[in-house]
Amino acid sequence: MQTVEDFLRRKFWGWGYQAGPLDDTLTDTFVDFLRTTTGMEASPPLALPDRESIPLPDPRFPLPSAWENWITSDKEIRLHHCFGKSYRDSWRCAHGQFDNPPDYVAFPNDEEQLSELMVFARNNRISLIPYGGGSSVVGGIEPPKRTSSGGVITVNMLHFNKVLEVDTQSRCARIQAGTYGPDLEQQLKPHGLTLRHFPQSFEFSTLGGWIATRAGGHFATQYTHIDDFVESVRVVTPRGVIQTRRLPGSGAGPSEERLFLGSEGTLGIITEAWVRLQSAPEYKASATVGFKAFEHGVEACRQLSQSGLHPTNARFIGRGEALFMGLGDGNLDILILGCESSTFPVTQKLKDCLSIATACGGINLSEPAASGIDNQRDDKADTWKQAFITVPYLRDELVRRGLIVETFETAITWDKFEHFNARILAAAEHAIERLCGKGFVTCRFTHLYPDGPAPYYTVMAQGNGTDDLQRWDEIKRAVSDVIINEGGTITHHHAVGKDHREHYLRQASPLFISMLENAKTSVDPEQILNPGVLLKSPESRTN
Ligand SMILES: Cc1cc2nc3c(=O)[nH]c(=O)nc-3n(C[C@H](O)[C@H](O)[C@H](O)COP(=O)(O)OP(=O)(O)OC[C@H]3O[C@@H](n4cnc5c(N)ncnc54)[C@H](O)[C@@H]3O)c2cc1C
Repeated sequence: MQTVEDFLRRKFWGWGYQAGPLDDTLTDTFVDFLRTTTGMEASPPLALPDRESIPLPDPRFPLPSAWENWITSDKEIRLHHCFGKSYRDSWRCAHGQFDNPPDYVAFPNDEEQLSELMVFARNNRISLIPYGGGSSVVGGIEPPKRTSSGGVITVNMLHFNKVLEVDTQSRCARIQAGTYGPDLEQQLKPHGLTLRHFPQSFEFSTLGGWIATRAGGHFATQYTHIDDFVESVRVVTPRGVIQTRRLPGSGAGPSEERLFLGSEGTLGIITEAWVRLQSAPEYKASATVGFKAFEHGVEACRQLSQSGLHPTNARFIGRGEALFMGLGDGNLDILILGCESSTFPVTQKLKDCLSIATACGGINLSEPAASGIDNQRDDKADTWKQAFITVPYLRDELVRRGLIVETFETAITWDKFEHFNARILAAAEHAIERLCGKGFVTCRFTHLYPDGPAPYYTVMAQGNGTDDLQRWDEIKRAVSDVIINEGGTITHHHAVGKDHREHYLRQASPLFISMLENAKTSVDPEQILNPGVLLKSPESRTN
């Protein structure tokens, strides 16, 4: 189970452990590949931030001395809690801009300590930032600006790390919110059960973070969002504890736990949840299909999503991204198909999925055996999986070498997709060309619903090491405006945080936002919880 020592083995300036899976050769190869394919030039890497030479401002207020064994102002720990893991975060780390740390970091051991912290924060107007794994990519755990807050304590939920109860009859478990993905699965394994919620950030994110952000796992159809698995939640708020009832379903008014799904630390600190589990899959099979025309792949995805076959994986990757992921030569859009089951062989199901894909113009690129035998994996699915793990490490290295690398994501109904996608790509390409000269944007689908896909875009562009954040902000604004104006959502699974707040407030109806602000005021009257995330801080609401 993750300890504070494990936590400190991670980089304070980027993704993952200090001893990650990347070596410089891999980065150099990728940089060479980028140069030859796109003309983008990397600079020599910036030196890694040196913890000793980074100045940190002193804490602005004293704490009760009895708390010293669970709250700290230790420099290294505060450095780890300055940023999440977006491009903006990675860039500021690479450039040593650690000027806005929390004053303290708390590691509460139980709900009593959490409640004490809330009383202290209410009495002293201190902001509290709930913190799971810190993998937010939307400014969700970044302290408010020092000028706009009296003081900040980041609340790291690391010690809430246990599976407390397993109800094998109903196939559910009561799990503490600070439990990291691998620890959660390890504790469920002896029961033969799994949550099967695998976001790309699985290794470094927690159940509480997933619930607070409505995270999406990597399975492409059916159970995708953590929402589907949450049976009930327990939340400590500044006004007391809310425990929702365990029910398989209920029609009794608006759902209580739904209000906390996606609340992003603004309504309370989730301490535990009952979640629905599944049996581990016994049967697996995967295959890869190539498309000469992007729109044929889109049509295959639409038909698959409405077929009732529910492939576990149906990852459609545009040819540009496929090329960079090592999947082919850039002439085909790639669809990776996978079927899994704990009870039934899936060979026939995969064949049926393949029939749909090939009838839409797809070319089956798998060895014949891969589409015919249970538990046979297609090697392209493995290439994809490996890239999925390595890419976040690579991103930090590319940022240190002066390149702009970031993703954005959304969802839209099938009827609008073609126009929507074209408008997004045009806006991104135009902004990249105007601001950076060289660069590109690629598209893939992360999730398929019967009524529409969740497209995910990756931008890589030439940086100059000086005003890259402003240039990225302009690119991001251009695409976000299109997303909102064309009827999409500002986020399908990355959450709102501070970065998407402006567009979220344009997406949601004003009356709903007013209801949400009132809900916040009733549980958090002094507005101590994560100010500026999701909703505007009270002082700026009239602007
Ligand atoms: C490389 C990478 C890959 C990613 N892949 C995915 C992906 O596949 N799918 C996906 O959905 N997201 C993904 N993300 C985004 C991120 O991992 C998710 O938003 C994740 O759910 C955050 O979990 P966390 O535990 O790290 O939370 P944090 O980053 O610590 O916090 C996120 C938000 O939740 C709040 N919060 C955290 N814990 C609690 C709690 N116990 N109670 C109340 N509020 C809380 C925080 O205040 C903050 O607002 C990815 C991020 C990175 C860097």
